Amino acid sequence: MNREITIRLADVAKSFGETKALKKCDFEAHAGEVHAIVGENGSGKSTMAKIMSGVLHPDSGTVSILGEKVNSPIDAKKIGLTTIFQEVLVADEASVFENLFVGRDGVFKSQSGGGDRRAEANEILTRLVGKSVDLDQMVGGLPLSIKQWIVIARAMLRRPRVLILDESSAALDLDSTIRLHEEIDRLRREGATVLIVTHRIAELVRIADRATILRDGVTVGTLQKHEITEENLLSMMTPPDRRASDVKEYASKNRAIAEVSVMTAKNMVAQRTSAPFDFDLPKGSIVGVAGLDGQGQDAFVRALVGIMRPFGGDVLVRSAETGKMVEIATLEDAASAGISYVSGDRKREGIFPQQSIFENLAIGVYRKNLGPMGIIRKPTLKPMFKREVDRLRIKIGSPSNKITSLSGGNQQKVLIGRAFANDPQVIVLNDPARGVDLGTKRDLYRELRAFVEKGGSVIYLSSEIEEFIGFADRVDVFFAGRLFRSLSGDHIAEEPILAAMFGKSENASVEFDLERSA
Ligand SMILES: Nc1ncnc2c1ncn2[C@@H]1O[C@H](COP(=O)(O)OP(=O)(O)OP(=O)(O)O)[C@@H](O)[C@H]1O
Repeated sequence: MNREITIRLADVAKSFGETKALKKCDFEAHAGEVHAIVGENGSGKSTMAKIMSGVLHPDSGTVSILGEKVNSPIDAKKIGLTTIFQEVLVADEASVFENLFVGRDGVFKSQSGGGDRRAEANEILTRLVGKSVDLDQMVGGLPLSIKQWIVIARAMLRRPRVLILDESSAALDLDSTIRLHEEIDRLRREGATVLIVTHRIAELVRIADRATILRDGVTVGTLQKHEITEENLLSMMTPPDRRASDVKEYASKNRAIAEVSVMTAKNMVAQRTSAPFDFDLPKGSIVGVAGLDGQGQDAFVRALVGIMRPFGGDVLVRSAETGKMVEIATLEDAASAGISYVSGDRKREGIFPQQSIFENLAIGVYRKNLGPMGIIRKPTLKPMFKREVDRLRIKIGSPSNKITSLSGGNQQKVLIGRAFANDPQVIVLNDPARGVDLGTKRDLYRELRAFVEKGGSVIYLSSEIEEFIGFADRVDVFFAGRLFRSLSGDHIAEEPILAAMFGKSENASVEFDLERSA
């Protein structure tokens, strides 16, 4: 293996006002390796990625990338470092081709003359997306998943010597993640250094050659491939006083599923042309919802909470007061029937960026706590706020700071706290653990398990199969726009879930090899 050191950070520190994002960060990466950077939300990973990319300057310490100092993103680009940040950055009013080559010389000339660049762009997009994409269409009208691929393809087309992916796969489904891994592997074989910042442990176990762990702004160590396990990562990421003793205490105990339905959907049509199906949520259970991108599961959960109308069918929920089933047609119906919703797409349907952390968490309970003349009774909300911040270990400064001052994962925790704060009877979560660290995921599972033990009910959509195993009481897998198969008991395992995701019969083995990108 090529052992040339391509990145070296020594004793790097960086503060934002009072917040010490990095206190003592030491790091080394080689050519030809995939190196994961792991740590709790707010431990300093993005800050580290931004320093390496020249976006931020360290307060002290030294940084060397391919033997050079990087003072700006332009410097970084010149020496062959490319970063894919968490946000999907595309120009909506430009074509796919222009987006792919933006900032590169002669883009317009080569577009009119056809040529190698178009062929190259076609080839990489087809590999990444899994089908060809029209290079001349405007990006604005494309779905978010294709926009994300354009950002990734743009980085790959630069043939970087160092590529940093900061949570770039957080929203990708399994099939897409495998295609991304193949591209990463290609770069590794060409001798590039690939750094991945991710909370998806199954993913990094599969692909990383080494992993460096940050805790509270300090590098605590680097694991070799054979040492990268969930338990090792968790124990290095988490301070000793917070390590859970019984890690699976949230587990589904193979409980009998109750007969009483708290929510049902009849003759549901999730996508315009798909077949109708029925769904029920038994009281006191956790039902997982799975599917590859675009199979109708996302539309389904959004219809359940009234964010969008389904193409057919009705959603009913049992009223906590009367015991009768009532219809859900809007988000307001859902809220007044005691249904809370947590979206993983916090930018589009979650946070109020101009509001404080306190307001973002407490917003749903405002109405119930209005005093005379509509004034918010803040003191009555404070204990609730503190309870949610403590139990989800949300890392905040002052509650009155804007929510956007928090790290991505901590913003997501605020949304989860909001769902619990509403004191709901049903919580519907749509890929809630995106960008949330491993310790917090476990805390979330534990809280949800406690919630159903007390009679609540949960619908949990995830793009990561691993999330369901040992946690969900039932997993409903979507394929071709409809609920394709419900799995329970021992069938809640990787193989049967995967088979159903690909629309295969229960006993068929899945053709592609999960390890092929390792
Ligand atoms: N521009 C900024 N202004 C103020 N504080 C900031 C800023 N950027 C980061 N921080 C703070 O620095 C700390 C480290 O944040 P960073 O985004 O590096 O964490 P992270 O490990 O990437 O977290 P996550 O896993 O949630 O993305 C956090 O406490 C965060 O609130």
